[in-house]
Amino acid sequence: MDYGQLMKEAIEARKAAYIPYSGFGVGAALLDSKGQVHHGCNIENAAYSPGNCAERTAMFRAIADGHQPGTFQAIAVVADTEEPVAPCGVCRQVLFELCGPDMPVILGNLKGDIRQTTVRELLPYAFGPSHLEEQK
Ligand SMILES: O=c1ccn([C@H]2C[C@H](O)[C@@H](CO)O2)c(=O)[nH]1
Ligand SMILES: [Zn+2]
Repeated sequence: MDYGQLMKEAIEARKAAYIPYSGFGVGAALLDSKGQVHHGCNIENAAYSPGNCAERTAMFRAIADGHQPGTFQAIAVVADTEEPVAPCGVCRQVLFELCGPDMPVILGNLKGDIRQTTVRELLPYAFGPSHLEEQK
């Protein structure tokens, strides 16, 4: 699947966003090793902090369905922003752990602007599982 198609999946995923507080809908589409796509949307909460971003919804959904960390091919993220939307810091940390530094991250907006980056570019000098191994 090409990244344009993956972005279309993210746009579809965004339609399910539960956003009564911010009104800011985000969609994500995570491509697994078999070419299947896992949708994520942001899901907000009246207590605010329990809310979840679209990117983590997609990753957690795929992991919960039995896909192994480090086996994903790419993720596309989209929002109705002037510039292609960028994942928050928490999602960058989870992307690093579950998708690895080299995975492509495709950022988009509803105007059709697309930017391609990687997890490493989004989170340089990342803290990760290897740092905990040093303590064993
Ligand atoms: O990359 C992003 C940035 C923000 N949000 C969500 C969190 C919150 O529900 C709303 C406003 O921050 O957008 C995402 O899902 N992904
Ligand atoms: Zn996030």
